[in-house]
Amino acid sequence: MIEGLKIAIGADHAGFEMKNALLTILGENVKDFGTFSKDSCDYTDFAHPVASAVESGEFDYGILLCGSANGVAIAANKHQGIRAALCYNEAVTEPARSHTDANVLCIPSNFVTLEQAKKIVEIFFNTEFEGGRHARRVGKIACA
Ligand SMILES: O=C(CO)[C@H](O)[C@H](O)[C@H](O)COP(=O)(O)O
Repeated sequence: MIEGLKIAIGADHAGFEMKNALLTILGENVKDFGTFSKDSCDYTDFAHPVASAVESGEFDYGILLCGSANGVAIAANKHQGIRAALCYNEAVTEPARSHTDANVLCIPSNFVTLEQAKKIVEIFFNTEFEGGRHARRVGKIACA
C-alpha cells in the first residue's frame, strides 16, 4: 500500500530514533524533513514543513513524531486540508483513516514501542477511507 505514495516524515529530538527506524520500512518515496540529530529542537520546525508538503499536494501523506505527538499534531492541524491524527495504538489508528481520512500520522515516540509504531504505520497505510457518512462529517471539519 505504501508503494507509489509520496510520504513526508519529520520528528523532533524525542522522535529522532524512531523516525530513523521507520524509514527502513517506508521504501523509497519518503522524504526525511529532519531532525537529523538527537540534539534538543522544536517540534514545530518539523511539523510545519511536513504539513506544508502535504497541504501543497507535493506529498500524499505525512508522518510526524514527537514525545507525546500532541505538539506535532496541534501544529500540523493549523494547516488547511491537514487532518493530523494522534495514533497511539492499532485500534485507534484504523478509524483515523477509515472514518476521518487522516493524511498526517502522528506517533508519540515516548509512549509506543518501535514494534507498535511499525504496526501503526502498517495499519494507517493499509486502511481506506470509507466515505459515505464519514465524508459528510470530514467535509464539515474546515471552519473557514
Ligand atoms: O512531546 C513533545 C511535544 O508534544 C516533545 O517531543 C517533547 O518531548 C516535549 O515537549 C518535552 O520536551 P523536552 O525538551 O524533551 O523536555
